[in-house]
Amino acid sequence: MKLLEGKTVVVTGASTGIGRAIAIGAAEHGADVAINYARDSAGAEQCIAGIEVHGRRAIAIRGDVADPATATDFIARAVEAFGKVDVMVSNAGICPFHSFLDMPVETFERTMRVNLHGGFYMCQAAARQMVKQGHGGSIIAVSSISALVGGEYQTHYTPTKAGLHSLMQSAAIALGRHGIRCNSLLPGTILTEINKDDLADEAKRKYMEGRVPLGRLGVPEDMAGPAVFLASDMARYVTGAALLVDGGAFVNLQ
Ligand SMILES: NC(=O)C1=CN([C@@H]2O[C@H](COP(=O)(O)OP(=O)(O)OC[C@H]3O[C@@H](n4cnc5c(N)ncnc54)[C@H](OP(=O)(O)O)[C@@H]3O)[C@@H](O)[C@H]2O)C=CC1
Ligand SMILES: C[C@H](O)[C@@H]1OC(=O)[C@H](O)[C@@H]1O
Repeated sequence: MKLLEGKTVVVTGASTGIGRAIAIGAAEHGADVAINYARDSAGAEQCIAGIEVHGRRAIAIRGDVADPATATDFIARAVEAFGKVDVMVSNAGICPFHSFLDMPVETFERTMRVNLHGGFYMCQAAARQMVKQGHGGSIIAVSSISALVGGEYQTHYTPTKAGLHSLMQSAAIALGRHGIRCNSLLPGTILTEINKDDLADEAKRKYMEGRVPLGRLGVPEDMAGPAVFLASDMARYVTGAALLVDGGAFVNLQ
């Protein structure tokens, strides 16, 4: 069964990793897809090819989500190409691991601007378009298990993920009257570029794997099904919720 037939889905940070897997997963379920990315044009092309393989239309638009103008441009160009926006997946993010006591101001501020400010501008721009269209929609912020638990080298990052979850809770209230649902997706540890260096440390990787009751770290494709579900009418009464997709890591105290 195709869950997103006839819908337009927009995904930020989709040149690789979780965003790319969600964009292709949406196409597999019948959606046309517009993707945003920052630098990796070759990766964006691969994502476009992965969407088109499913017979769906795709466009890639380059832009830094930290700049508010990127969000208005992205939505305008998605509407120009496909006529509407039904689903926003705000996924773009960075996690430059760093110790707390000597965190450079620029590292803290850039992480906040990309992850939290960027998520705010993108969700707001999509919501404005959905309100104008008048037939509801679904907004998904890619938050993290890190919204719920800390990380020694993530003191600048985990607040952005908690902030995105909080943004979805408040936006769910602000937008419910328009039939727009707002939810957050909370991935656990997923093998992507963002943690390649961190998990190159064999001991750390083994430790992280050992925390997962399902016995392995995640892969980007593990996020596609949960995102498609939240995007689809199967989740028509789900708003303000957080869907944790972590192989059970969070509940594994002992
Ligand atoms: N991997 C994990 O374990 C987890 C990841 N997450 C979250 O999932 C999201 C995706 O992460 P993941 O796939 O792992 O990471 P990747 O590093 O693999 O991909 C990040 C994507 O975001 C894009 N991006 C980065 N900065 C910007 C920017 N300023 N403007 C626009 N696009 C940007 C990148 O584009 P480009 O390559 O073109 O620069 C790329 O497409 C992030 O928000 C992350 O915090 C949450 C929990 C766990
Ligand atoms: C980048 C990390 O590996 C990843 O990011 C998250 O949000 C997860 O909690 C992991 O720590």
